[in-house]
Amino acid sequence: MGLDDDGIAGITGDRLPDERRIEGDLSESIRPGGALWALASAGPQLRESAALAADAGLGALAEEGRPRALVVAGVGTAARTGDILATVAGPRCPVPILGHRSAGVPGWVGAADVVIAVSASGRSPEALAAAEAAARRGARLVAIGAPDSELQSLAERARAPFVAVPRRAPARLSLWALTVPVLMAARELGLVSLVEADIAETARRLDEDAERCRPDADAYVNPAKELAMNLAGSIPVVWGSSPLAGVAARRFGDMLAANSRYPVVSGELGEVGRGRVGLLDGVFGSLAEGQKDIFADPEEDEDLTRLRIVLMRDDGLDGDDSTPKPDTRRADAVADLASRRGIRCDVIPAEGGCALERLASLIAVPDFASVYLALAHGLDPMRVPAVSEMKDLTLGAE
Ligand SMILES: O=P(O)(O)OC[C@H]1O[C@@H](O)[C@@H](O)[C@@H](O)[C@@H]1O
Repeated sequence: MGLDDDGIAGITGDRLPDERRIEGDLSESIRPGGALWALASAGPQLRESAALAADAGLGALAEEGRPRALVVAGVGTAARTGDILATVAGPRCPVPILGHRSAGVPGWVGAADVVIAVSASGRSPEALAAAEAAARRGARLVAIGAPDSELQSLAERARAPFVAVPRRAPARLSLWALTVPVLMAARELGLVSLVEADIAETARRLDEDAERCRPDADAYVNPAKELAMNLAGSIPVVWGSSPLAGVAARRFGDMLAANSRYPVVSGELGEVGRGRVGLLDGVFGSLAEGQKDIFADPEEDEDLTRLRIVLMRDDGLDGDDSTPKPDTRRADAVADLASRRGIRCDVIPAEGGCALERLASLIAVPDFASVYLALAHGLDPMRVPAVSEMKDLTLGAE
């Protein structure tokens, strides 16, 4: 498809996935600025951002002590950083951490609270309005985003710390660069314990996963290519077995939608058991798998769209008595339910010695898989015409 009368420009791609497309020449994606290049820079992003945040004067935040509440304001990937902070801080966090995804800040925010406004471009109306509202109400403000942006000017006018995160790729490919300053601001406020070794270990794991997922590693040794081809042609259902794994599951949902353009169901198993698990008995679940009609056309059977489960499994940290161990019974039950119905299931286990590293271990390979799945369909993961058109059509709506 190319340009048509409705102005749908630049939509390329093939309905059928072809593994050869991810075994061949991927130079477009690995050149600087390309999607695979950006994902491979996750570890360096994390280290660079930690250094930038350390120099941004975040210490001033601590002067007025612990806040009443912390609001992380932004949209899209910027908002996911708030979910990451909440899960890394864990259930024992002494103050509420709230993600705010619409313009401004909640009505109750005042001088006792802290607002972190995040925007990769430094110009999302939601983050700008939040920073403005926070300053007006006398809340402590931190802003994180592109250098020389409107967000930076706003932060400077409000005399608030600003962490300038270089913009080298779209927001969704800059998750780690945006997340670390949010975590470090919360650390200054005493809301999260994150030692330097945690940051170093997480960066090292991201480096190692990038190495395993590198473009010239074939599918049989590359877990991201394998996951991409397992999901190809299916409706992915991504479920996380704990709050932490639930954040990773929703992140995979973001990436599969934006990069691979797949519809996806994602969330935490805690709520799944209350109804969503019913999907397994539906048109794309057991009804597709159970079509064993001997008169059926085998080709038609091949064509049926099926669910494919990705179970992100977090068994908790050995030796950590400060947080309750995640209940793994639901993960076992879902795997069992799927196998009884013939629905295939990929399990990704969380690994690592701290919450941040465990989260990274659930995000890195799926991030790469979303790009490989796009490439297998001949889609350009960097250009999402529908998102650009949506922005054009709603310009000035806020
Ligand atoms: O982080 P900023 O630049 O505010 O963008 C926020 C979000 O905007 C949306 O339109 C998309 O482009 C998302 O991928 C992005 O995360």
